[in-house]
Amino acid sequence: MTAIEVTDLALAYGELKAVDGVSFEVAAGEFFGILGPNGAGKTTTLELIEGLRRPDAGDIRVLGEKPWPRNAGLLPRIGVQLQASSFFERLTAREQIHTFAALYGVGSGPADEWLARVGLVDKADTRVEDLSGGQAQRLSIACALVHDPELVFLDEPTASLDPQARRNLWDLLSGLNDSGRTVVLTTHYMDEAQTLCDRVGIMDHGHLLLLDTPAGLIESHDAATLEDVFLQVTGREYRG
Ligand SMILES: Nc1ncnc2c1ncn2[C@@H]1O[C@H](COP(=O)(O)OP(=O)(O)OP(=O)(O)O)[C@@H](O)[C@H]1O
Repeated sequence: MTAIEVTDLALAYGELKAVDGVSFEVAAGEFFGILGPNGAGKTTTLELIEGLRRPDAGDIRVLGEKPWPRNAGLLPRIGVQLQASSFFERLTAREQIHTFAALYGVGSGPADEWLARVGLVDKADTRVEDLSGGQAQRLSIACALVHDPELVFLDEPTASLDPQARRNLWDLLSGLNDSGRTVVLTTHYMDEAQTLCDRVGIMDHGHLLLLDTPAGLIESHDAATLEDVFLQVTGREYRG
């Protein structure tokens, strides 16, 4: 079964073609990574698939449905990690995730469980604005998963995490995928993509340049690591 089908997707911000003719499919149960330098169009692509933006052109199917216009039937089936800045203000970590759980009609049991799974029991009574960057990030991931969605979107989930939290999160994310969920993430960490992803797409300047398994990309580019492939195809100059 296909979880995501994207065909000739395009979105421009004024003159800037952020996403320009992107097509790919993600199979149900797949762990899929989108890689690319700053400004490549990764976040915009995710937001289009999540139904947060309207494409200029192209077709998107998520779990067989169109995400735009806003599709209320899809929302309980997908989990979207929001930026920590979109937390409800002045709530504690526990109140935050309980609020998310309530919005999805989920009980407080799963909310407390998720707080524990991302290692935030000690911070349950801390207000969200007093969490560290990494703690806030882990809370945002727990909030995205509290309703047990079958398809999960994570935008740079391990950015600003320490090595301990990163490795713990890798275990958690592979666990999610082992239990059958489809996971789509963006990352700047090539070791993360190589470890977690079944397939990765490399984007730059709004285009999808390559799409294959990490091992397939390394082999076809005669490279030692995924990072070598990435630098071969996207170059070394600063972006965005
Ligand atoms: N709301 C917006 N209005 C105008 N331009 C935008 C907007 N959002 C993104 N852009 C531009 O569109 C391009 C693609 O941005 P996008 O955030 O999708 O890239 P990205 O690959 O996620 O980058 P990063 O790795 O830095 O997060 C960039 O040039 C960015 O400056």
